[in-house]
Amino acid sequence: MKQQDIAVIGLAVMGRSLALNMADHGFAVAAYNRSYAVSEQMAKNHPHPHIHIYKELKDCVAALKKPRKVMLMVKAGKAVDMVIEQLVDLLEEGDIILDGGNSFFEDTIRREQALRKNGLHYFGVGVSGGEEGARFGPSIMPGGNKQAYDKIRPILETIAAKASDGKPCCTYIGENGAGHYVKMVHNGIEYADMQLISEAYLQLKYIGGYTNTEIAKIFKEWNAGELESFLIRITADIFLASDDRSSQDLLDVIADSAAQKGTGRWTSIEALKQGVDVSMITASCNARVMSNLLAQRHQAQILYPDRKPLQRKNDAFVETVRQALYAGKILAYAQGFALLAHASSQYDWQLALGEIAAIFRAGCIIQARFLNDIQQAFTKENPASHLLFDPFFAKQLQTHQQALRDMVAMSITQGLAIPAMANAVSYLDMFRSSHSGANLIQAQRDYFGAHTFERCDMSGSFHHEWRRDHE
Ligand SMILES: NC(=O)C1=CN([C@@H]2O[C@H](COP(=O)(O)OP(=O)(O)OC[C@H]3O[C@@H](n4cnc5c(N)ncnc54)[C@H](OP(=O)(O)O)[C@@H]3O)[C@@H](O)[C@H]2O)C=CC1
Ligand SMILES: O=C(CO)[C@H](O)[C@H](O)COP(=O)(O)O
Repeated sequence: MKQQDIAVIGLAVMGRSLALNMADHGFAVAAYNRSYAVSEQMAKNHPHPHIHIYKELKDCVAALKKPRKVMLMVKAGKAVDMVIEQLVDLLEEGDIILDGGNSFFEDTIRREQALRKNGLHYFGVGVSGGEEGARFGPSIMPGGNKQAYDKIRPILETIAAKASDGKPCCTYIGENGAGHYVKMVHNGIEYADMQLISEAYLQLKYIGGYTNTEIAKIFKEWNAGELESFLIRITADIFLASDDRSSQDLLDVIADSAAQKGTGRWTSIEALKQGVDVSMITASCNARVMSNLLAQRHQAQILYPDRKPLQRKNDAFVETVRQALYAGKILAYAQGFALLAHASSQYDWQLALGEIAAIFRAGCIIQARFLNDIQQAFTKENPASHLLFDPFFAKQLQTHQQALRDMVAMSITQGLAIPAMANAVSYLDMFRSSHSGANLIQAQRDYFGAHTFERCDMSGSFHHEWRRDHE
């Protein structure tokens, strides 16, 4: 039998879709899933002449061309270690394992180091785009050994989404955990973007008094302008879906409580460790946590009732929400890219921020028209140190920030929960303000703990006997 180009291990929604994507592009794919029933289901529902399914992992690996390429699409965490353990005995020096799941980047660093000792190359490959992206072209973020990358590059670039300029949404990110790090931050931005959109929905519904059908039309119009993105497009569709089990709009019968698998939380924890402010991402994680307290929220609503919707139904109001959302979105992506910039030097990855923005332009969940502008901002000869210093984005925020402030003020007065937008304003004000109040914090620390303080007018550390003045 013809030798296979690559193996895909794990045939749930992502693995199955990626295998079919590879096969559609002419690659011979060896496919394996721990539970054989899942493989059989795939063979029945998605037969493909370029996909060969194996019942045993050893037979799947033995069918591969050398150097063997094995892509894992299994549940992140322990499952990845368990599959690697089985693979190690089946592979030989120079073979390559790619982990396409949402693995934690520190696990990827550990696995890469361990497998290097066996002469195996290990790539942490961020894959974004959900089922549709994996099937027809995801955004791909590979991290691992640079020399070995050339061996997997043809497959990854071929199956990746293509941006409007025809470039594949796949680029070598950096050594060891760099690819999974970038995917983690991508997901952090995804959390903030989704939270901002749901806050704009609340504003249109509970301040504007718009119906789902009207909001769908508004989102469709927004998607024709500077807000154009995958998330705005699918959200417009969501407002129009009707429930199969009742006569209601589907959105209105979906529980007001959202789960999370952990990548947003990892981004937030990592940013705290790095000393980078990603408050909008953290706020979005917390929003999901609070959303889960349904019983408590219902109880609290009796004590602190909702206010009556304001019925501010007019075009000017909708435009204010649109501008607020756009300003919030700029700030969320700016926070994510600031974390990447910091991590780049911290982990010695030399992350090319412009290239990363370029591969986010299509295929992934956070794809958006303005990623073209982010790409340009970071690929200039002298790029700004932070997105908010780039002249294009500075101008955008100068013109849109008032709308963000107005919507935050209006929502707070109305009692609407808008944590992402509120943190967006605070971030902007901390970023731009010459008065952060930290002089007082220095004084307090020195007062209670003799932590010393720095002065504006001379260098060095100083201490004051604060109690002396009050004895
Ligand atoms: N779903 C999505 O939209 C996206 C998912 N991802 C990531 O891609 C990866 C795959 O995701 P998805 O397709 O949703 O599937 P899941 O994350 O639900 O994982 C299911 C797969 O993992 C396998 N698996 C679980 N435990 C083991 C084990 N101990 N040994 C061997 N195989 C095991 C399952 O095999 P079995 O059938 O035998 O249980 C199945 O093939 C995950 O890391 C996910 O986070 C990335 C981007 C988007
Ligand atoms: O990686 C993804 C998209 O890029 C996944 O859809 C991600 O798992 C979604 O995260 P969560 O379940 O925490 O909302």
